[in-house]
Order: sequence, then C-alpha cells, then structure tokens
Amino acid sequence: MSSQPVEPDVHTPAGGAAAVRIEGLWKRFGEHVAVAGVDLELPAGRFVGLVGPNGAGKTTTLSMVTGLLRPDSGTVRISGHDVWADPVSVKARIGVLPEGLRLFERLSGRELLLYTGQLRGLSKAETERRAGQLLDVLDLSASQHKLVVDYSTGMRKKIGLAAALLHNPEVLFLDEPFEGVDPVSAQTIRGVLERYTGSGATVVFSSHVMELVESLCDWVAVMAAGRIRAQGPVSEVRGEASSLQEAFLELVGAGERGSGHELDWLGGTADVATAAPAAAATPDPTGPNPAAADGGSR
Ligand SMILES: Nc1ncnc2c1ncn2[C@@H]1O[C@H](COP(=O)(O)OP(=O)(O)OP(=O)(O)O)[C@@H](O)[C@H]1O
Repeated sequence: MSSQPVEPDVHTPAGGAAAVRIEGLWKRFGEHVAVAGVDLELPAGRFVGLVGPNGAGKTTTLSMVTGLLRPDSGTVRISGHDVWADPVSVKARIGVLPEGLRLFERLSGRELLLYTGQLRGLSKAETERRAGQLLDVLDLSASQHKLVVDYSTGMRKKIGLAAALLHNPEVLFLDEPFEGVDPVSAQTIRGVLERYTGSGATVVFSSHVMELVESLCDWVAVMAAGRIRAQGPVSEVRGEASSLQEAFLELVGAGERGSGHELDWLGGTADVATAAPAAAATPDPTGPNPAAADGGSR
C-alpha cells in the first residue's frame, strides 16, 4: 500500500470571489428563530472556525450553506455559485462531513469510498488510487474491509472525512470533525486538513473547542442566538483578550449566566443542615406519639 500523500489540484476561486458568501440567511422552526439574518464572507484558502454555544445555530447554518436545508430567506454562494439556484455546480465543489453522519452501514470502508468515487464521477482507477491513499493516511487500511456499521465513532469520522475529500473539493464543511476522535487521529486529520488548505482549498468547521480553533484556524466567526457576533482573522476577533476562549465568553454573554453557585446542595461539602428542616417536619415514628407517624388515621 502506498503511503504517498494525496496530491491535490490547485484551487482558484472563480474571479477571486470569496469561497463562501452568505447574505441575509434566516431559518425558523415554528415560532423559534434558529438563524436570524446571517451575513458572512469567508475568504478562500483559509481554515475557518464557526464557533458558538449549544443551540447557537451553527448546524442549521451549515446545513443551509451546504444545500441540505432550505432557508426561509437569504442567499448562499460557493465560489460564486448559488447553492439553491445552481445546486449541481455547488455540490461538485464542496465536501461535507455533517453532524449525525449517515453512512452506508453495510458497505466496508473501502467499498464506501469506491462507491462515493463513482457517484462523484471519478474513474475507477483514480478512485482506487485516492481511496488507497486516504485509507493509508487516515490509518484505516487495516480496517478497510470491515463493515462501516462496526466502525468506532472516530473511525466513522475518518471514513466520512475520506469520502468528503475524495473528489478534492474546493470547500470542505465539517460539523464537529474532532468530536469522538482520539488525539493521534486528531493530529492525523489536522495534518491532512492543513495540507489541503495549503493548496488553496477552504475548510469551514464548527467546534466548541476554543483552543483547537485558536491553534488551527486563521479566520473565525462567532455565532450566538442565531446571529454572527464577530467575524474576521482570529487575532482580530481575540482583540485585547488573553485567549479566544475569553473573547468568546464575552461575545456570547456567558457572564450573564449562572455559574452554578445556586446549586448549594450539590457536592460532598454541601451543608447537610439545609436538609434538616424537611427531616424535622417528618414525624419520628419512634417518638412519643407513634399514631401521628402515619398521619394519625387510626
Ligand atoms: N429540525 C428542527 N426543528 C426544531 N428546532 C430545531 C431543529 N433544528 C434545530 N432546531 C433548533 O434551532 C436552534 C439551533 O440549533 P443548531 O443545531 O443549529 O445549533 P448548534 O449551534 O449547532 O448547537 P450545538 O452546538 O448544540 O450542536 C436550537 O434551538 C435547536 O433546538
């Protein structure tokens, strides 16, 4: 098996356009506004992090940007092509590793890549070459004949990433790509993605892990309650704060939330006396009036 790295093409976004341009994107689920007018312009050839607290609207945004979920309003362009008006051109240019990745479980990892290559219009020989290299680089060669249903969480992420990279897309969207991945595999994925962006391609990924975003990304968009709170180069978004984590907490208004002090009953050092009044209110059945212990009903 060859251990040569995957040879990417050179990506030149059409007319120097932004890799991803999002304008006025909205999505409601019933009464709930999940995405409330997002405008974003993501430059090509960057490692872009989309960060935000739980429920901020990251997955909903990425789903609309990748053509998996129709927005209520707004436009999304990938390398100048409209996601909803020109879906075939867009889908040929993007790779997606979605949240809750659904794979063809009864195929082996290798079969999944060969099938994906055919769907993507690659020749059999080229698909086999790329699949072999990706399996090798992502340390999946030994498990390539195992059924996907028997893969671990981290292995599923890696085979999903391989499938998303196989056609060498211009822009790769990854929803929480490092979740459930061990540190060795994370380092491998990181290396593959750094090489990929180094060739001019763009990676957009969502994450809650601020240290990871700070060390990996050169561009970041911070989202909270369906809106973009800040976007730009990581150093700009961090500003005067000592870390991206600190800037993030300030941007999403985390200080306004409780810090858990109100949970005074929680933990080994909690004051047991706080439970005493309730205990005192319960009549002692061994006390002077046992009849009262069962409510004095007898
Ligand atoms: N299909 C749906 N139906 C109803 N509400 C939804 C649906 N999908 C998302 N939401 C709601 O939209 C909001 C944004 O959800 P989303 O999954 O986009 O957030 P997120 O930033 O990806 O969160 P997390 O970091 O927890 O994955 C949440 O309040 C969520 O409950």
